[in-house]
This record gives sequence, C-alpha cells and structure tokens, in this order.
Amino acid sequence: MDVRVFDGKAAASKAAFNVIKDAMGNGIQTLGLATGSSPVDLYNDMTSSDLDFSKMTSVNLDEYVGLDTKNDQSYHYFMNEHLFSKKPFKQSFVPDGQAADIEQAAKDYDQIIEEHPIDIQLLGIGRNGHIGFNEPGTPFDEGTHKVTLTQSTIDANARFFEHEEDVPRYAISMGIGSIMKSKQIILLAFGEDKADAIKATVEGPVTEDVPASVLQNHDNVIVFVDEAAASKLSK
Ligand SMILES: N[C@@H]1[C@@H](O)[C@H](O)[C@@H](COP(=O)(O)O)O[C@@H]1O
Repeated sequence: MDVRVFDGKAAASKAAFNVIKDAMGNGIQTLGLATGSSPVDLYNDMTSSDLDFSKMTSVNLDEYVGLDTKNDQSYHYFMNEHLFSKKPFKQSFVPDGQAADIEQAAKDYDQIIEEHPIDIQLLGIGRNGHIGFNEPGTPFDEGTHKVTLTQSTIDANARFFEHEEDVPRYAISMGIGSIMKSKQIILLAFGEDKADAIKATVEGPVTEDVPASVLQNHDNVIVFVDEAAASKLSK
C-alpha cells in the first residue's frame, strides 16, 4: 500500500486535495465521499479552491437509519454543511436512512453506484478498523446494506449527541464490495487513536476482523496519515 506520512492533518489533507485536483484535470466524473472529522480539512480545501464540481457526481458512503436529514448529526446535514452548500455537484447521492424499506433503499443505492462508477473513494477509518459503517466481521463481498452498529462505534459517536441513547443503533452503508470497485481509494487517518487501526490495515493480515485490511487487495490505494496515526507502523 502507498502510505504517505505528513507533519499534521492540514498537510496530509492538502496532499489528498492535490490528488483529487489532478484527477479532475484528467476528467474524472464521480467522487465517493465520506463523513467524520477526518475529511473536514480536505473539504475546506475543496470549498476554498477554484475547482468546479458542478459537472460531477458524488456518492456518499453511509447514513444513520432514522435521523431526519435536518438533524445536525445526520450525514446529509454534514455533507451540506461542509461541502454541498458551498460547492454543489451536478448530483449528490447519500443513502436514504429514512426509507420505509431500508433493504430496498440499499438495493437502489447499489444501482446508483453501478450507474455512477466511483473514480476516487474517500475513506476515514474507525478505531476498530471499520470503513463506512462496515463493522468487523462484515463479509468482504457485501453491497450496500443495513448495519447494526457496534458498541465501540456507538461510544465513539456518542460525543456528538446530547445523550448516549440518542445515538442511532442502525445505519445504511455502502458495502466493502462496493467500495472495492472504486478505481482509486484515498484513506485519511489522523491522531493516535487511529494508530492501531492503521497498523492492522497496512501491516496486518487481510481479515474481516479488520474491515480496512481488505484495501491491501486493491491496487490503487493511497493512505494519507499524520505522524501520530503512523506511529505504530514498523517502518
Ligand atoms: N461512519 C463513519 C466513518 O465513515 C468514519 O470513517 C468514522 C471515523 O470518523 P472520524 O473521521 O471522525 O474519526 O466514523 C464514522 O463511524
């Protein structure tokens, strides 16, 4: 895997931004987007740039089940706040966590991905190695699906909600199978909290116990990390 270590999140995000910028110069059509704190600097670089996304499509990784899109913890809200309201795309897809039939919404989302093959997929990583909301144990070949969140993810996300019991228990997430079809993948990870997950992803065995380890099987992945997230790598 191509692991690039930077002195801080800002420098790493800027380097990731430059990869996207160059790819846009080469005519890419579709960006796969992620939420969480990891891509925020990159989104700031995108919104403050002169890049024009109005002819491009975006496809987001995941969404909580049951949160209104106006809820400030929903991923729809997050994307509008950080990117879409400032730099609109031609069309932007985010999984529908409010659908009456989540299984059907998941199938529909796979159809969308089929019609809009992802040129570059951005990923953050959970402390347990999850990507999107694909928790440990998720089969590598799965498409978009409903997810029962693990206690570790609920705990990690509880800081964003007033009460722990407000954290949704379910999500709808692009599957690992869908993520792996992306032509290129950019993984962003910052801070000491991510050091174990990054070591397991880059140097550990490829195992469903560490969802991100599947990226070792993809031939075009760049991992952008700061020194803290890289601190447990052996070289
Ligand atoms: N579903 C999201 C993931 O897509 C994200 O990668 C992860 C890490 O978030 P952060 O970047 O805030 O550490 O959090 C959530 O669980």
